[in-house]
Amino acid sequence: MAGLDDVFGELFQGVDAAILFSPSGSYYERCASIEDLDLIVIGTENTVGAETFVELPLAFDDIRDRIKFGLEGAIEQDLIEDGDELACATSVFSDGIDTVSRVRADAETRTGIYDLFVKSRAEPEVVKAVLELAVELGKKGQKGKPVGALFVVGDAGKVMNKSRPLSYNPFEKSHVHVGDPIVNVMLKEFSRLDGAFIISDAGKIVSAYRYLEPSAEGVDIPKGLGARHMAGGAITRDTNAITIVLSESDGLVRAFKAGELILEVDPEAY
Ligand SMILES: Nc1ncnc2c1ncn2[C@@H]1O[C@H](COP(=O)(O)OP(=O)(O)OP(=O)(O)O)[C@@H](O)[C@H]1O
Ligand SMILES: [Mn+2]
Repeated sequence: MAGLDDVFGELFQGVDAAILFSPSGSYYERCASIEDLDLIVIGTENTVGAETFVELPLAFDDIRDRIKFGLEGAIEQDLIEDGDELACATSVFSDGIDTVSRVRADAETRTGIYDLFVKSRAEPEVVKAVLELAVELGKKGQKGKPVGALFVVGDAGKVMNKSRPLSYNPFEKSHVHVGDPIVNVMLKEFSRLDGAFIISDAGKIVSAYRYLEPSAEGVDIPKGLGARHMAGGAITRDTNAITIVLSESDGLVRAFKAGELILEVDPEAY
């Protein structure tokens, strides 16, 4: 007579690798002791000291995003390849791992999120800090009201050349960096103001209040998005910057690189 093991067991029969999303230490140890198993850990931090690890920029509440972006990172790092069958173990309803999904790696549905972090001019930590800031700002708004914001990250010299000041730059003579708690408070305060924030590769706030003037010719951003997103998308084609845009009207955070929309997340999900 067949048991549930036989039926659910098919989920991980003949897989090329097992992928654990943010496992606990003991869970990881148990899997690591299985012979001949290719094991990959994916998460925002390698808390279990896994040998093979892929870093996620965000925890991704949506399980499909989590797996999709995680597998994309694993493909980029040559840990898995197109067509590999994978048992992805993750938590959905609890803190511990409670779900296994069988997924086939698909190199074609590449979103470019790995390029955003790893292959940008700006340091990955800087991109991550700005993304977190935008998500936080989107969640809380400014004194309870929704706010929009546009952060241009990296290649600041060129970005400055393709923009002009809307008002005096409050960061003119300062040497402050993103990720600094006090700076995050300042950036949130200034997000009420018009224009864009310009941030250097290393995370220095170069300017606030910048009006971007990229050439928008041929830039293809989703219909319905306005001037902030158009300028935010276009400047990434004219320069090697990436942009992170918080929409005041739909509340989503989007990232652009090389003129393309790469990432769209709902801050409420984090
Ligand atoms: N070229 C630009 N450079 C910098 N900031 C801009 C630019 N164009 C618009 N903005 C900023 O974006 C704000 C919102 O503009 P708009 O509503 O057209 O954009 P949007 O893409 O619809 O964004 P949202 O979804 O937040 O409404 C403006 O008030 C301005 O502060
Ligand atoms: Mn608008």
